[in-house]
Amino acid sequence: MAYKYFEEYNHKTTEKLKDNFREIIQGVGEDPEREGVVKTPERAAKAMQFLTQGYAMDAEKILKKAIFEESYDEMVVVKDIELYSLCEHHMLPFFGKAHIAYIPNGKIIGLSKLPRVVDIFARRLQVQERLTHDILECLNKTLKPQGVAVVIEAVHMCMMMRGVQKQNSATTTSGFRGQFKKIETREEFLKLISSDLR
Ligand SMILES: Nc1nc2c(ncn2[C@@H]2O[C@H](COP(=O)(O)OP(=O)(O)OP(=O)(O)O)[C@@H](O)[C@H]2O)c(=O)[nH]1
Ligand SMILES: [Zn+2]
Repeated sequence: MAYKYFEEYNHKTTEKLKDNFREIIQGVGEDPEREGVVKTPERAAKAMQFLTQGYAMDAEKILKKAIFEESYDEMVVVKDIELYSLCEHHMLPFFGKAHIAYIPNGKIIGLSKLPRVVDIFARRLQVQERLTHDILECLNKTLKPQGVAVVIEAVHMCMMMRGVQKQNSATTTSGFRGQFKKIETREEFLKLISSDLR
């Protein structure tokens, strides 16, 4: 989602996070009064609110704004939806792509709502498995399709910059409901997301 501006900073939250980030800056051995970092607590407080804005959003409510009756009942696939999240263990980024498919059951969803639902659940402290599950269940519950599938491929900074320091290990998670439990439907979806056709 390309937000030009994010104006939803809560003044009280900003002030509280500012104090905490100032402590962190001091805690790592930096001088919080140094010119280059004097405004950093406020910047970081705002960045953190931006990156966790999903907590204040209701995915079902947003999806329900764009559900339309339609008799199309073939697979709909939106692939390569970029996502950025924060791992709940280290609060370091993990990022990659989500691929979503569903088979309508009398109703279709506005296409932009699929990336929106990804962002709503990604902009929280997450693990990749729960992020996959949250997106899947939200679509299943709200749209009640014949089937829904979510695949997420991501790399985790906590495994790259620190810890095991592995630079080339990507993680794939997936979830399938309804028709996607059938092997041939699932295979069609996996084939579609691995093609280079755009
Ligand atoms: N399953 C899962 N694990 C994750 C995710 N993000 C981070 N982790 C892992 O969470 C685990 C936390 O393990 P701990 O042993 O408590 O933390 P740690 O000592 O910092 O672990 P290391 O990263 O191995 O140094 C690590 O194995 C991380 O790789 C995620 O999205 N899903
Ligand atoms: Zn982590």
